[in-house]
Amino acid sequence: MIATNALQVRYGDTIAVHDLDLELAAGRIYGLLGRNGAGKTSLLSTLAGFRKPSAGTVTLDGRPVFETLESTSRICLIGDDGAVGDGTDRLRDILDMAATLRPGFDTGYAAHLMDRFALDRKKTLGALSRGQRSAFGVVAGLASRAALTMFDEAHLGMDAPTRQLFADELLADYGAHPRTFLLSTHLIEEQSPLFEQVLILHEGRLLWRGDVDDLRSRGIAVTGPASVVDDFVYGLTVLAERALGPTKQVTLYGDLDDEHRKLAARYGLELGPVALQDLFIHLTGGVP
Ligand SMILES: Nc1ncnc2c1ncn2[C@@H]1O[C@H](COP(=O)(O)OP(=O)(O)OP(=O)(O)O)[C@@H](O)[C@H]1O
Repeated sequence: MIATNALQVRYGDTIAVHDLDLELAAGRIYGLLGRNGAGKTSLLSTLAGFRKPSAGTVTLDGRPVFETLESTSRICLIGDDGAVGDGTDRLRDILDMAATLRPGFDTGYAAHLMDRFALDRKKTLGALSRGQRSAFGVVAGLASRAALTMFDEAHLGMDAPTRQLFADELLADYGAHPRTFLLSTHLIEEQSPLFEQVLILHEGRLLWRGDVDDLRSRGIAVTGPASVVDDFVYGLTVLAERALGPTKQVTLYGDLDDEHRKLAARYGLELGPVALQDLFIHLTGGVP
C-alpha cells in the first residue's frame, strides 16, 4: 500500500536516504530500527508527506503522497518530540482539531485513551512533562485510525508502565481495527514483540528486512562453564560475551553445524536464542 521507488532524501551534501525501494503491505505492524543518523526520521517524514522526496517517489495505494490531501489524510506521523500542536494549545482543542481534519478520527476512543494515560484535557501541550507529551502523541496517533500510522520513537520519556500501556493499547486497537503501523525505536528488545516485520536502516539504505524470528535465528547463544564455552566458540564469529561468575554466555553469529551441536550436547552447553540487540549491533557495524 505504501511504496517508495528510488527514494532519495537529501539535505545539501548529506544524503539521508539512498535510492530506497520499499513496499509495506496493508494491515501489518513494522518496526523501523537503525543507529543514530541512519535516516529513520527522514524516511518517516517523507512517507508522511511532510517532506518532498529529493528524488524518486512515495505513493499510497498508487497515488503520490506529497501535497496530495487524499493520501496525507490517511497517513498519521507522530514525531519524536511528541508535539502535535502548538505549546499553548489545550489538549482538548488539539483533539477537536484532529477530529475535524481526519476523517477516521475516533473521538470516543481518544477520550478513552486520555483516561488510560491519565492526561488532563484542560492542560496545554506546553504544560506536559516529556513522557506525558509522548503519551498525548500516542493518543492522537492511535485515535487517528489512519490507514498508515507512524510513530517516531513514540515512547521517548515514557516510564515502563506507560510503555506497556502503549503496547497493550496499540495491539488491542490493531486487533479491532487492522491498519498499518510503522514504529521506529531504539528499544529493540522491549518493542520487538510488537513487530510482525523489522526493517533495519543503515546509512540511509535498507540493510535487513524480515520477521523478528528470522532475525533472531541468525544467531545463537551458548551458555556453560567459561573455559568450556571459550574452547567451543574458538574460530566462530562471536558477537558478545557475558560472564556471570564461573558461567559464561557467548552470542554467536550464524547457525551451528551438526558437529558443533553434537559437541555442545556432549559438553552440556546450553544453546538458546540471542538478544536482538547483539545482532543489531553486529549487523550495523559493531560498537564504535
Ligand atoms: N534538517 C537537516 N539538515 C541537515 N542534515 C540533516 C537534517 N536532518 C537530518 N539530517 C541528517 O540526515 C541524516 C539522517 O538523519 P535522521 O534524523 O533521519 O536519522 P535518524 O535515523 O532518525 O537518527 P536518530 O536515531 O538519531 O533520531 C543524518 O546524517 C543527519 O545529520
